Amino acid sequence: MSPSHPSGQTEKNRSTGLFGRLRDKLAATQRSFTRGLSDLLLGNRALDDTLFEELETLLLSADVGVETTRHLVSSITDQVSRKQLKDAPAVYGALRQGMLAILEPCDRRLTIAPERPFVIMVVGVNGVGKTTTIAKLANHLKNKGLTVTLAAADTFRAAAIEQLKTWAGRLDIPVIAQHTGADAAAVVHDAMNAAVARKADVLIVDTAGRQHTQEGLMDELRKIRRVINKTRPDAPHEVLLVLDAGTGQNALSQLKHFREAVGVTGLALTKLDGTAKGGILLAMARQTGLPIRFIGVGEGMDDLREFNAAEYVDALLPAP
Ligand SMILES: Nc1nc2c(ncn2[C@@H]2O[C@H](COP(=O)(O)OP(=O)(O)OP(=O)(O)O)[C@@H](O)[C@H]2O)c(=O)[nH]1
Repeated sequence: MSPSHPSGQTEKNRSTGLFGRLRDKLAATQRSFTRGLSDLLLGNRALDDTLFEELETLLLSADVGVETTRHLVSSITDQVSRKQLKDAPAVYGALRQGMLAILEPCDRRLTIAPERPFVIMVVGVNGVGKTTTIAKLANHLKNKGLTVTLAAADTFRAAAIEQLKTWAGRLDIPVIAQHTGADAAAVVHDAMNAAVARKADVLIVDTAGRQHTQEGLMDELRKIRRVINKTRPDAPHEVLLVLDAGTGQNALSQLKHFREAVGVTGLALTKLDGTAKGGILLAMARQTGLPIRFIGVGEGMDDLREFNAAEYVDALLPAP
């Protein structure tokens, strides 16, 4: 293969640079999906029904989902019957293009617009990695030279406020909090005023991931959104939904609920390092079209990456 790659990366970068590192992080998906694809498409296999059945099985096992898998495979088999693809490496190329076409529309970075404070409301069910993602995001923004304030509006779960305070302490970032059980909307009201008074660049609002009932949770989130909006009519500027990639297709049903209640504008997919379901991003992208802002690939502060479609596809696919 020539040293230059369709995505503009050199072969060296693919194995040792950004691609290499993301590949390492996606170890579980690599072990099953990527290795399986390598056996299937990088040898001298004939383009027969068995190959396409195995391709379908591999895509499904990586949680690409039934509809998206069908879309990808039927586009490839159509090209094969039109004699546009003659061998397995050509199918590899078509698969890469098909994946890129799905993911690229969702490759839209979170840009911090000039409005101050830029308000990011973070939502998601308990345990998905919401608090950790907020800490990583705050660190990411701080490293860009922005001043960040946090609002501890998950007043339902006892440890949530302490957890956020601990992160804020480590990052040397102010956090606006009250006690467990306090009115979340009141915390957000205080935080909005504090962020304005401090001239903070960004306010990140942590919210509850659980209430006594699902409807109770959605009501609270709607109320928080209204309080933010009352102080700044253009805010929140981003409603970021955090989803655990390991929950696979279930993440899609979570998205539906949050989207209906508070109008999600961006996604963060966490725990991609610990799951073989790295294909869920394709199902997400095709079914929702929402921007995938970040991916979480570990517990460290630097393990939140801005999503890049080409980088992700090349980390999923075996190196040709
Ligand atoms: N391996 C891995 N672990 C992660 C990632 N993101 C978060 N975690 C871990 O997931 C666990 C839950 O994270 P939290 O941030 O506490 O989750 P939460 O959504 O705030 O959940 P609650 O605190 O229960 O509301 C923690 O042990 C995190 O370290 C990730 O990208 N990869």
